[in-house]
Amino acid sequence: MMLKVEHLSKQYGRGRRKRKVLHDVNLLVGDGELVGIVGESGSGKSTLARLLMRLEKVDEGTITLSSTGDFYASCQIVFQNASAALNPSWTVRESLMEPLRLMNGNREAYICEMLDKVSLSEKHLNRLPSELSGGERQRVNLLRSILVKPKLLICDEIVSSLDRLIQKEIVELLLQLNKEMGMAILFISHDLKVVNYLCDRVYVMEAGRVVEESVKQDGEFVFLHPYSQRMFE
Ligand SMILES: Nc1ncnc2c1ncn2[C@@H]1O[C@H](COP(=O)(O)OP(=O)(O)OP(=O)(O)O)[C@@H](O)[C@H]1O
Repeated sequence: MMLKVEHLSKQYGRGRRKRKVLHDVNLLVGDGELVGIVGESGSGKSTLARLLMRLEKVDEGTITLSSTGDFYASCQIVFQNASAALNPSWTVRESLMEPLRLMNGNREAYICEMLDKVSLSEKHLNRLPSELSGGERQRVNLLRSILVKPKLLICDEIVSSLDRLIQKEIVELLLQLNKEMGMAILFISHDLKVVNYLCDRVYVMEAGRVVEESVKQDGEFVFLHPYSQRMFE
């Protein structure tokens, strides 16, 4: 098992401005598993992602990552906003070299080999983020996260702002990485089509709660909860 979330709760604000945005969330991601989290805007998906990456403090409950070694090497997160994630004054080369600073051997050759996996090429290496298209930026951002071959990749709305063709490319890449490296993926999205295609198991969130979990059977998710049924209709 890669990731175990138990009884997770989170609130923002104090006193009368207090708002509970996650209520007793429980979830699991197994080794090499493709798991989706879907929910409408405001259901708490991004808050959950931030807690998983320890960017914010947990109020109640626990998050367990079972892995040996460095936490950040075994788990990577990719956020939607690739422009914000990349340093605007660094070239693509510099952005990609940075996570590899501890690597021995020929980093440049490794990067060139991996560029191909996200349909980018060496000609992109000397560019700044501002000289890339949105899709290219997102792919550089994704590549940065997978260079260290994480055991678990958490994706927060990473394809939602991209056109269908690039979405497809990225989803195919994720499936390939899952197959080749056994990388588990927690894919957070409001795009049910993509989740349906990519994931084997899905959690449905409504207003800070996981209201249903479904396992794909014969290529389809079956839902019992009216909220999920409405969402996946
Ligand atoms: N820092 C914060 N302070 C106060 N409230 C917040 C904060 N961050 C998020 N919220 C609130 O928590 C709730 C959940 O937000 P969150 O961003 O996690 O939802 P989401 O499911 O990711 O939505 P979206 O798909 O629109 O990004 C929302 O009602 C939001 O207004």
